Amino acid sequence: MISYTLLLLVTIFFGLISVNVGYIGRKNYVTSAEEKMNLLEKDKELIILLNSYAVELQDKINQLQKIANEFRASLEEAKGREVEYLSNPLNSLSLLRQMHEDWEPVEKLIRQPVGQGQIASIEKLRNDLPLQDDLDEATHALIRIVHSYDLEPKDVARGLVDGVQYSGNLSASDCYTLAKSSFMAGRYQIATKWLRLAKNLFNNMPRKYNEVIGLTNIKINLLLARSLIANGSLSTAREILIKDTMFGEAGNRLAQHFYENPPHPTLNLETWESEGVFDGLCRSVSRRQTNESKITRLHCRYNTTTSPFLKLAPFRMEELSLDPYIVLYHNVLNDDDMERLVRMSEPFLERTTVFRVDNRIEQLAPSRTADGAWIPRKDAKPEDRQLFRRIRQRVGDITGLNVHGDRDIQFMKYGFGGHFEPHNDYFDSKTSYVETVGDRIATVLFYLNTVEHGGATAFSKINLAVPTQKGSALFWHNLHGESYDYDERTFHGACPLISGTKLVMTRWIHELDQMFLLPTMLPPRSRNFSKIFSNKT
Ligand SMILES: O=C(O)CCC(=O)C(=O)O
Ligand SMILES: [Fe+2]
Repeated sequence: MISYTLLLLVTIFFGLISVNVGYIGRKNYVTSAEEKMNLLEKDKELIILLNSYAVELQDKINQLQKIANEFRASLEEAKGREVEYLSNPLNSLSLLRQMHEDWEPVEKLIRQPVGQGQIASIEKLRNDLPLQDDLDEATHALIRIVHSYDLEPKDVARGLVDGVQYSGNLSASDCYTLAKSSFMAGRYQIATKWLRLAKNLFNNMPRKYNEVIGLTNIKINLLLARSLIANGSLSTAREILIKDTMFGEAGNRLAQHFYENPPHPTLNLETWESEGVFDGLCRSVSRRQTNESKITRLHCRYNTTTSPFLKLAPFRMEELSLDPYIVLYHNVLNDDDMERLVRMSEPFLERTTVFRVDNRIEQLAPSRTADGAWIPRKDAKPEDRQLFRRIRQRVGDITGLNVHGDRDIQFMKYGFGGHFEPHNDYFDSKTSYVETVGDRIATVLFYLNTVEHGGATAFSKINLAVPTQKGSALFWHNLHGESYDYDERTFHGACPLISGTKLVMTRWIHELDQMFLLPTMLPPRSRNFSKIFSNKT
């Protein structure tokens, strides 16, 4: 009992505060450019091995063919005049000798294994290739992009993503994989679209290639029929199955069977309640070149007032919303600062997880897909600490709030499809962390790079989308200024990233640090928490 309570407390504390514990050692092929490069290198290596195996095999084939031709030559000579041929003592000896002596080495040659070295190397390399989880992550990321940006599979398959033409296209197997996951998630309409594409692409591929890879027309037709039926198109599904030579008339019964046994979604890709609004906001500022005109700016001015320092070095600020107050400060960090932050975080990046209220464990969740690291580390170099002191000072200057210690600072890196489902940054729960420092009164989100496509921060309850801008910091209060009640309008999330990576650093500012600055500290301390546990970061 004691140990369970202890374990629970430890889990809750570390669970809520440092969410990015698990999945140590697993590579992240989605966020890490380095891992993707490694993968490309391995792909090259494997192709070289396959080619060298094929050359070795071809050598052996050539050798065997030469021997066969040689043997055949004597037979050709004897053809039609066998008696005469064999009456010649030279030919008789030759035949006897060959039959007695030559077949054994030939058999030996046939049995000799080919390309063992290459096979062993391929096997070794394969141990280090992406696993099903990795593929799932990439598949779900692409499904998320298609869903959030309302894209058509046929466009995506030929590289046209949200108005941008990328090089490259999807294969029949890629489309089939996307269809399978969509089907498992209960998204039958989109699964149908992926399968129709898979079918077309499949028919354009060499048959032999498809046979080896394992994708078959039957597989595609079966899933297509099931998706169509789940989507209400029983007759079309029936037609497809009957047309398939494998089923013929039995297709009727099969379609009926699928109809009577509808699929149950087994994959949770989680979509949020305000999905429509949030996705719409994400779409409105998805591309960098169109961002400038889309974002609503109320005021753009220099902040020279919150602290005496700003009189000397004012920050250009854009007030994006007055109530709740949300402001974007420009050029808060310089290139050196940002490079240092990236450098010190990279080695410690791990997948961000969320703490689940229901089973109280840290787990990967489709609602949050990024890598994260809590910084600064305990053993950070003095010059790194110095940078955090400067940042702390700057945050204090621009926000006018007390910023104590270097705690609750998270570096995050998103890869393609990486997103953070809308949430509020406050915990609204009674945890030992909240007891110690209070709730997160405000948030400062630093953009450490400019994303070309996707990845904006969107506030769905106030219709605001903010594209990333390198060096800028987005600031907002999570609690109402007067009452200190939670401000639900600060509900926000990170739109799925479409290309490249997105780097941010979040600095949360705490209630209890404002103790001597804000006299009305009592209400939040006495509030009834609506949740005992939370699934926040
Ligand atoms: O990455 C973003 O745009 C938002 C991040 C965020 O909401 C958070 O870290 O709490
Ligand atoms: Fe947040």
